[in-house]
Amino acid sequence: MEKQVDVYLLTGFLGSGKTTLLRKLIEDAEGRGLKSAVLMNEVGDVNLDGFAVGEKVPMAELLGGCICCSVKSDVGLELLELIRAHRPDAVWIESTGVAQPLEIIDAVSETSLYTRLELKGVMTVVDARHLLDRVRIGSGRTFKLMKDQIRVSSVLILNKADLVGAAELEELAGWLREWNPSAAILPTVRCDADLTFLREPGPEQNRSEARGSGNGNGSGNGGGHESVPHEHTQHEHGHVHRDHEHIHVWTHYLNEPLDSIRFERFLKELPDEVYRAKGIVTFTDTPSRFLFQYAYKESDFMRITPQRTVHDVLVFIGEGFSKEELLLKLERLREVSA
Ligand SMILES: Nc1nc2c(ncn2[C@@H]2O[C@H](COP(=O)(O)OP(=O)(O)OP(=O)(O)O)[C@@H](O)[C@H]2O)c(=O)[nH]1
Repeated sequence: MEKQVDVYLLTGFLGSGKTTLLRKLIEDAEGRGLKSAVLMNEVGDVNLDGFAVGEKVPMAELLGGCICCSVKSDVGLELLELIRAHRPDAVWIESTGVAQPLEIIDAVSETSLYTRLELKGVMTVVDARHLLDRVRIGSGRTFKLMKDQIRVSSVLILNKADLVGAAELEELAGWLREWNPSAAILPTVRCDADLTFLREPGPEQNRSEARGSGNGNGSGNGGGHESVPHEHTQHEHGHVHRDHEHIHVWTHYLNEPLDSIRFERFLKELPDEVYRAKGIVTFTDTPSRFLFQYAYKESDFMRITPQRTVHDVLVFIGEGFSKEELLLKLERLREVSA
């Protein structure tokens, strides 16, 4: 009989830490002798997260649209092909930071008609500091989208705990419990969670023990390996889509290297309307190329050695930012870099 493939959905707002979590999950699965495959979706038309994951793991990419809308019909197809081509034990689906998980859950359930798979869980990564700011504002489409991603989750990774105080973290855990009383809540830094909740309960372990085992701090109430309740798949697409179409992406290719100090300053001064930026850059002052990440006012750089041809590129994602303004700043940056 065909072996069953366990499918997990990773969701969470832009830059919350999904790829960071994905790397840990793949490593954990590898440690258990399980083969992973990844279905990756990005709103932009370049897959930069692929670099962060590494090139050993089979990966299918859905680019240029949000997984839950424009490319939704491809999700099932890609998933099926990925499974048939690589026979993995687990497939991790990383959705864009603006996806409504219900659509993807729908597509995955549909695929289970064609191959033996089970949607084992929906993991939502929450950026603690970002959510706190949204709670303080108390309204808005991004806040609503974040709450929707939290509500369908079976495991909530309350990430970037290093960027808020202990009392704030406690407050956030309270909000998460209120919006989703049945999910486990795992506060983390760099998604460093105890992943034992992914293991099926062994013969010596009863189900209730396994449910609580992923927590580590006592604030969650388990359920990480449970299937997503079926009623989650009932919804109207038109209604769902409106929630994230306010998010825009701008992809800009670079033809020459930049000055690293000035580029870092450029990132620091990005307008509030840019929630997320990432890309590949070459600098005038060092021979390496870098994958950079910018999420909610913080940036970091990772040295990369691409095995295939990749272009220097910048991707900006946000709400109502001016491309012209960014272009102007980049041109000034180029002039001083040249
Ligand atoms: N300070 C801090 N930064 C973190 C933490 N976790 C992740 N980051 C950083 O946040 C940035 C975004 O992380 P990713 O894992 O790429 O986020 P993502 O959700 O995959 O992003 P998108 O796919 O663009 O939505 C990176 O620069 C990470 O290094 C954390 O716990 N604390």
